[in-house]
Amino acid sequence: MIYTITANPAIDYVLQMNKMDLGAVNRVPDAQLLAGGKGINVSQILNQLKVPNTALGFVGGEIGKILEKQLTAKHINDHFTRIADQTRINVKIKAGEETELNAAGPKITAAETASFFQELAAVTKGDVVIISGSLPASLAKDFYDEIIRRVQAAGADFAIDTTGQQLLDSLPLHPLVVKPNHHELADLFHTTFKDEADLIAHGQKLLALGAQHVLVSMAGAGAILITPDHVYRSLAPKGKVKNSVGAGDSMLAGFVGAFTHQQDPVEAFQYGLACGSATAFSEDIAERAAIDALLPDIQISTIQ
Ligand SMILES: Nc1ncnc2c1ncn2[C@@H]1O[C@H](COP(=O)(O)OP(=O)(O)O)[C@@H](O)[C@H]1O
Ligand SMILES: O=P(O)(O)OC[C@H]1O[C@](O)(COP(=O)(O)O)[C@@H](O)[C@@H]1O
Repeated sequence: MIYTITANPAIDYVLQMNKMDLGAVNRVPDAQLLAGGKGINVSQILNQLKVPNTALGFVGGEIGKILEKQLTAKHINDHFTRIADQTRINVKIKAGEETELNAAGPKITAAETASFFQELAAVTKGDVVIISGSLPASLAKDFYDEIIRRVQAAGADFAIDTTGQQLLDSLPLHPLVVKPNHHELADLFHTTFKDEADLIAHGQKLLALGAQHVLVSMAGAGAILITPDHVYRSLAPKGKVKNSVGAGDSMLAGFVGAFTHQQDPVEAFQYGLACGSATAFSEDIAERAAIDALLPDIQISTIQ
């Protein structure tokens, strides 16, 4: 079983417009409310790949009810902890380029946190727990550390998609995979990359610090996979980008979903790329047919 954790899910309010003028009234021809939150996106792709999974996290209030309805409609096996405060709304403005406004999230009480840990107690040996996204400001800074401690005590593996110090702190605990995008990787080391070799050298530092696999995504330029034995590269397949929100989550889901099936990092990389790009080419998180259509187009080369 794979468990996804979305401590701070959202309703994504996606506004499509030709251009936006700051400080003026803008009319928005196309607006949608979508279930958001990185772990939820991961669960959506795992469902498409028919990989059994359970989604954990916190949900509450009227916005939470909208989210719950969407989770039901998407057949997500949801064991979210219900909370008194309101799930957040994140605003995604697509006006040529994409601007994202991600809110801080709800207040979560000690009793609600304890209920979450009761749900997490279902994790057993051989499971993989995927931890994704930001923490609501009210949760303890070491919330993810506590999850990892419990998951490892149960004999399960974990993957983590977070940034900054939280990501660095998780590395000595040997995550199955970490998936920074190239900007996040550069920010981790307070640098900008001179070239691809420089990027790979920094990705390899995450491996040296403890990650089992490092997946560095580069949006339309594809991705690099670093394993203890090799470095692999693939361009992204070509297509018309409709919505790149959730592309990174989809890539992580494809990688972990395929890896738990065959333990083959190259095949997992291929699925990761197909899922990431299929989501970029879809209005919402990708469906199976779009993923399958891209799989034969993924060309992976061994570069080290
Ligand atoms: N414009 C795009 N064209 C094709 N594939 C894309 C595009 N944007 C994202 N992808 C796919 O999704 C993966 C993850 O995207 P990326 O934007 O790097 O992640 P994140 O959402 O975490 O920033 C990429 O490696 C690629 O496979
Ligand atoms: O938890 P965070 O970092 O605030 O991110 C939440 C946002 O991430 C998303 O899951 C999208 O993630 P990516 O585009 O980075 O893959 C949105 O659906 C959601 O609004």
